[in-house]
Amino acid sequence: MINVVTVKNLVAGYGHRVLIRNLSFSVPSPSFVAIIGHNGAGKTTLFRAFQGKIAYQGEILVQNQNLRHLSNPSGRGLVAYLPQKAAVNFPIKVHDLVVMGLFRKKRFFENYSSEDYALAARVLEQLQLSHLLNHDFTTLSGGEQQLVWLAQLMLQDAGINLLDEPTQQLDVYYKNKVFGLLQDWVEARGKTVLCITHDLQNLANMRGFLLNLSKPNPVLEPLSPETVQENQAFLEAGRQAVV
Ligand SMILES: Nc1ncnc2c1ncn2[C@@H]1O[C@H](COP(=O)(O)OP(=O)(O)OP(=O)(O)O)[C@@H](O)[C@H]1O
Repeated sequence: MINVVTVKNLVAGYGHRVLIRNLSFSVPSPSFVAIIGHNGAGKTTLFRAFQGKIAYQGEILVQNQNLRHLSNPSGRGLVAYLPQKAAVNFPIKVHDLVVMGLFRKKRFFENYSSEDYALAARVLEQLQLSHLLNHDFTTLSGGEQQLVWLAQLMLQDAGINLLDEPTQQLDVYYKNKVFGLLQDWVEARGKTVLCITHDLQNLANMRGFLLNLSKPNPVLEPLSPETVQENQAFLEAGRQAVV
C-alpha cells in the first residue's frame, strides 16, 4: 500500500531544544489531518522539517518517497505549503497573485494565459472572493489576504498541502466555509491536507484525523465530537512540563 504521508521516529528542534521527540504516524489515504497543540508545541517546526528547513532525525515519506532525498518537491506538485504569515510589500492585483499558483506549469518568464486567469477566477469564485479580483492585494484586510493565499495554494494543485493556521484571521462565517472547502477538496479531489489550527470547535464535525503535538506520545486520532472534546479538555488543562 502507498501511504500518502509517513513520519518515522522524527526528532526535531533547535539546538539543544528538542520539540518533536520520536514522532511516528502514517496517513494511509488522502485525508484531512488537523495538527493541534499549545503555542510553542512544535507544530510549525514539524512543517519546517517537511520543507527541509531544519535538520531532523528520522524519516518523512511522501507517497513512499523519502523527502530528504527528493529535489524540489513543490516544483513536482508533491507538497505545497501555506505559511502562517506571508507579506507582500508591492502593489499587485489579487488575480495576478493567485494565478502564480500555476507556476509549475510555466517556464521561466512565460506569461500566464487567459485560460490561466480563468482558472484563478474560478478558485476565487469558490471562495466568494470574485469582487476582489482586481483589487490591490496590499489594501485587503488580514482575513481577505489569508483567503487569497489559500486560493493561490488551491490552484497549485499539489497532492499534499501543509496549511499553517489558514483560518487564524477569519470571521466565523469564513472559518466554517474554509473548513468545508478543505473537506471537499480532500474528498472530491483526493488531496491530503495537514492543517495546523487552534479552531477546535470547527473540527468536531470534520472527517479525518487529529494529531495533538502537546500530548506526550502524539498519535493520529480519528476526528469525532468526542475526540475533539477530549483534546480540547486536554489543552485547557494546561501544558505538561518538558523534562
Ligand atoms: N529558529 C528558531 N530557533 C530557536 N527556537 C525557535 C526557532 N523557531 C521557533 N523556535 C521555538 O520553538 C518553539 C516551537 O515553535 P513552533 O513555531 O513550532 O510552535 P507552534 O506549535 O507552531 O506554536 P504556535 O501555536 O504559537 O504557532 C517555540 O518556543 C519557538 O520559540
